[in-house]
Amino acid sequence: LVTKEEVDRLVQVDVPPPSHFHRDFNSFRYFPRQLPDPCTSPAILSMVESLGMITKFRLSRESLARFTLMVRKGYRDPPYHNWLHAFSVTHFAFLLLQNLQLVERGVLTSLEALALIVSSMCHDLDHRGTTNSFQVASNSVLASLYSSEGSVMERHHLAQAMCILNTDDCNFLENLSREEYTKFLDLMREIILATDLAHHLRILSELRQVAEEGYDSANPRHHDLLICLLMTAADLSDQTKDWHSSKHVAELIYKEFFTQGDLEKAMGNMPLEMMDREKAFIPELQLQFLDDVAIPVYEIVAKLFPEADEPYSSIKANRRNWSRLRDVYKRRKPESTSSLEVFE
Ligand SMILES: Cc1nc2ccc(C(=O)N[C@]34C[C@H]5C[C@H](C[C@H](C5)C3)C4)cc2n2c(-c3ccccc3Cl)nnc12
Ligand SMILES: [Mg+2]
Repeated sequence: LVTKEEVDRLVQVDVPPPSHFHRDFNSFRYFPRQLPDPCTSPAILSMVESLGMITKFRLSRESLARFTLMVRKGYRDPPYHNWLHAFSVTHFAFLLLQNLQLVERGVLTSLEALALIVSSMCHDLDHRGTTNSFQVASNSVLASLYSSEGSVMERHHLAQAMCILNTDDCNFLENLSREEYTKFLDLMREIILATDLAHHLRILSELRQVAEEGYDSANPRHHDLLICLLMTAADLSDQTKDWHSSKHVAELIYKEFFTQGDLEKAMGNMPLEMMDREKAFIPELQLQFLDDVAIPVYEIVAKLFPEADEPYSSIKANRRNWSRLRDVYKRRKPESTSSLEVFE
C-alpha cells in the first residue's frame, strides 16, 4: 500500500509547473515516456494543478497524492500496459485540454476535463498484458465476472478505479457536490469503457458525422462522443511522436502480443496472426492498424481542432516510415529469424 512517508514526500514539496519537468513538456512533440519514473507522480499533480482543477473542485492535495500513488501501484509490469503507459496517456489528455483550451472555449465542462484526466490515469489498472478475447478463451476470473457484458478488461479497470476511489483518504473528490460526484462517476465509467477499441469502431461513423457537421457544445451526445474520441486519441498517442519513439513503443506492444500468442498455442488455441510470432509481419500489421484505427482518430481531432494538426502530421509521417520498412523487409524472408527483427 502507500506509506505516510511516500505521501508526505509528494505533498510537502511545492508542485512545480509542468515546464519544470522539461521545456517541451507542454508540446505535442514531447515524449512523456522519457520522464524518469520518480518524476511521474509529481508530474501528475503538476498537470492537475496547471489545469486549475485543484482550485476549481477544491481537491484535497493530500488525498490526490495518495490516490495517485495508489493508482500507480495498481498497475502490473507487462511490457506495455504498465504505469508508464497510463502516465503517457494522461500526459496527452493534458496536452489536449491545455493546447486546445477545451474548457476555456466551452467545448467541454471542467467536470468532463477532470473525468478525462482521472480516467486516463486509471484506464488500464491491473492489466495483465492479455486481451478481452484471451480472458474468455482462458476462462479467467475476469471473464466469469464480466464476459456477459463484454469489454471484460475495461470493466475490471473501472472496478479497480472505483475501489481506489473508495479507499479511505484516497477520495480527493470529497468536496464535489453530490450531483457533481454522481456525474463524475458516470463520466469515468463511460470513458474507461470507451477505451475498448471495439467500442471506438462502433462509434467511428458518428464521430465522422460530428466532424462533418461541426461540434455543437449544446448537444450532450456531442460531449459524450468527444470525450470518447479524446480518450482514444490519448490511448494511441505514442504513435503521434517521433519515429524512433513510436517504433520502440510498437515493439513493446508486439512483445506483449507474442507472449499471449505463445500462451494460446500452449493452450492448444490458434492465436490471431498479430499475436503469432511465427506469422506476424509487423510493418504490414502496423500499416493496417494505422489506416483502420489510429490515423482516422487524429484526422477527426484535427478536423475539429486545427491546433491539433501536429499529432495528425506526425502519425502520417510514421505511416510513411512503416511503409518504407515493409518494402525493406517485404514478406518475412524464410531465412529471417524473428518478427521482431524489424526493430533491430
Ligand atoms: C501501435 C498499436 N498497435 C495495435 C495493433 C492492434 C491493436 C488491436 O487491439 N487491434 C484490434 C483489431 C480488431 C479490432 C479491435 C478489436 C480486436 C480485433 C483487436 C482492435 C491495438 C494496437 N495498439 C494499441 C491498443 C489500444 C487499445 C487497447 C490495446 C492496444 Cl494494444 N495501442 N497502440 C497500438
Ligand atoms: Mg485498455
